[in-house]
Amino acid sequence: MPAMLTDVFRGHPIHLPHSHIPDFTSLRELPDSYKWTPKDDLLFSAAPSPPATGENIPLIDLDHPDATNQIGHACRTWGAFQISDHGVPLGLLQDIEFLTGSLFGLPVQRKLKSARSETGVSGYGVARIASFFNKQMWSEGFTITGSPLNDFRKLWPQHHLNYCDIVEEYEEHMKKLASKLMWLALNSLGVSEEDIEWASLSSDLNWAQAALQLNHYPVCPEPDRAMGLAAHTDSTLLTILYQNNTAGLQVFRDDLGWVTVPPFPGSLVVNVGDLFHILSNGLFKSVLHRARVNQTRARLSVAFLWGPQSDIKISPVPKLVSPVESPLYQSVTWKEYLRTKATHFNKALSMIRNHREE
Ligand SMILES: C=C1C[C@]23C[C@H]1CC[C@H]2[C@@]12CCC[C@@](C)(C(=O)O1)[C@H]2[C@@H]3C(=O)O
Ligand SMILES: O=C(O)CCC(=O)C(=O)O
Ligand SMILES: [Fe+2]
Repeated sequence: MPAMLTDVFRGHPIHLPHSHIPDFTSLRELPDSYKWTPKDDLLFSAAPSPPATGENIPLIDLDHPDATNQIGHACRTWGAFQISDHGVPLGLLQDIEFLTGSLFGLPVQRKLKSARSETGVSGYGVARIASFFNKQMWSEGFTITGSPLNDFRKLWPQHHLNYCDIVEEYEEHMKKLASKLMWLALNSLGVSEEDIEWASLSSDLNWAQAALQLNHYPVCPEPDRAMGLAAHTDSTLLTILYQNNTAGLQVFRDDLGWVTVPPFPGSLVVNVGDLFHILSNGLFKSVLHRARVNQTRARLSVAFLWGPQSDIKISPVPKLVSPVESPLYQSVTWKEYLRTKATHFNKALSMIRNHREE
C-alpha cells in the first residue's frame, strides 16, 4: 500500500479554531476578528486589475485543434485558465453543487460531528491555511480524501450512499481530465510520457491521488473588509475548480494585480500548483489565488486537488534543465512538500529551491 494523504499531517498537528466556526447566518455585523487589513495580508488591498484592460485568464475549448499551445501559454503566463468542452457531464456538476449546498446547509452541530481532527486531513472545518493568519476567513470547508462514507453517514444518516456515489463519479471524471490536462501542458514543452519515469510506469493513473475540497462562502455583511480564502498557491500538480454562478475567485499577476475569474456556466477553472511548477523547472507558474465574498449571494466551490502518490519523488524534468545549470528545485514527494507547506506556507517553494551561483 503506498502512503496516502490521510497521514500527511499525523506528526504535524495544526491547531485550527473549529469550535469557533460561527453560525454565519446569524451575524448581522462583521466581527473584528474577521476584519482584514494590509497588515494581515500584504496583498490584501493590492490594486485590482483595471477593468478596462479586459485581461483575464483564457477560456480554452478542449476540442480546439490548438488547445495544446493555448494551455501551454496559459500555464506559462497565468498559471491558470478556464476550460469548456471538457467532457464532464453538466448533470454531474449540478449534482456536486447540490451536494455541497446541502452539506453546508446542515445545522452547525451536525456539521461538527464530522469535524476534521488536528492531525487529520478529511472532514469539516476552516481551511488548513487559517493557522497562518491572525484574522479569520469568511468561509467553511469540507475536505475529502479516500472514501467519504464514514463522514457522510454522520452528516446524512439517510442519504449518504447517494452522496458517496456522486463524489466517486466526480472524482473519476476529474482524475481523467487532470491527467489529460497535465499531458497537454507538458506536450506543449516537448515533454512526453517517456520523459517521466513514474508517470509512464502505469497507464491506469495509479500513480496519482487527490483530495476534494468543498468550500462555502456565506453572504457577508461587509465584504470589502472580509476575506473568503486568503491568498495561497495550491501544493498540487494541478487543481480543477468548479465554482457556482457567483464570482469570488481572483488570481494574482505581478503586472495586473488581482484579476477576478468570471464564472461561465459549465466551465471549469484549472490552476497550476507548486508541484507542476517544480516539475516544469519553473516554466509553469503556480498561481497565487484567493476568494473574496459578497453581500448578496452565497458562493460555493469544489476544488479537485490532484497530485502524485505520496512516495513519488517529483523533480524537474531533465529535458527542461539546461545542461550547464543545475535544476531549479530539489526533488520532493507530495507528502514532504505538504509538510514543508504546513510549516512554512507561502515560503515552501523558495525553501526547496537550488540557489545558483551568479
Ligand atoms: C492535499 C492537500 C492540499 C491542501 C492540503 C491537503 C488537503 C487540503 C488542501 C487545501 C484546500 C484549500 C486550500 C489549501 C491551501 C488548504 O488550506 O487546504 C489546500 C492545501 C494545499 O494545496 O496546500
Ligand atoms: O473558492 C475558490 O474559488 C478557491 C478555492 C481554492 O482556492 C481551494 O480550495 O484551494
Ligand atoms: Fe486554492
